[in-house]
Amino acid sequence: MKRILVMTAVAPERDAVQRGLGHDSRFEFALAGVGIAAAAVNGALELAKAEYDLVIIAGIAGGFVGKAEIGSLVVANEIIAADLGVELLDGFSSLDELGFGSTRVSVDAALAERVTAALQAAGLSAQAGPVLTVATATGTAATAAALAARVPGAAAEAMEGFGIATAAEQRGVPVLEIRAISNAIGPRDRDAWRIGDAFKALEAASSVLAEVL
Ligand SMILES: O=C(O)c1cccc(C(=O)CC[C@H]2O[C@@H](n3cnc4c(=O)[nH]cnc43)[C@H](O)[C@@H]2O)c1
Repeated sequence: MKRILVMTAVAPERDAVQRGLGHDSRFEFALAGVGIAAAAVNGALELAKAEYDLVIIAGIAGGFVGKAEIGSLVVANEIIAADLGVELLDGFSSLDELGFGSTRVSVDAALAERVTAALQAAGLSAQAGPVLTVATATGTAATAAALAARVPGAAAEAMEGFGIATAAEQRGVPVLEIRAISNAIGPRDRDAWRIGDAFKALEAASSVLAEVL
């Protein structure tokens, strides 16, 4: 039997996933905390406790306008630390470009496509696409545009994926990141966040996951 670790930043995200999965002993849960540093540390600690076959990073996220609408789902086909680098007078250089390491963790493309197809077949609004990990949630149109230009096709941003995925990669454990969109990425408008809708989408997606994995 497979052993699957599900990591969410906070408890309400975990609860939404648990409601969707129901009682399925293949899945174990751990909190990552909010942000890339907490996520990396907690991911490494959890992965050291047992041999897992898969890590699922799940939670809410911002969606790039025109790419991922509020209430929809994004399955990462790549996990990218989009602000890990240096700011230049005329742009940005990533750690990769500087020769200091990697800002990308690959996911199993076939798995991401299979999960996306299953979500769509269940009638959910879902797509595969790059999911960015940022240290600072975007709050301006200028930053949203800069990130979209830096990572063509970027669908969503959140704050934990790359941390957990790096820990998983170092242990040779595959990752899946599934995000439910709670808000549009851009000028900060807290009143426009639809966290309840995103939790409902996350729960619905999780009920499909139990069948497809
Ligand atoms: O500003 C607030 O009032 C506020 C209230 C609740 C949550 C937040 C967050 O910033 C949550 C961050 C949390 O959720 C993920 N997330 C959701 N949307 C975004 C986004 O647009 N950009 C980055 N991260 C986002 C993230 O993974 C964190 O775990 C604020």
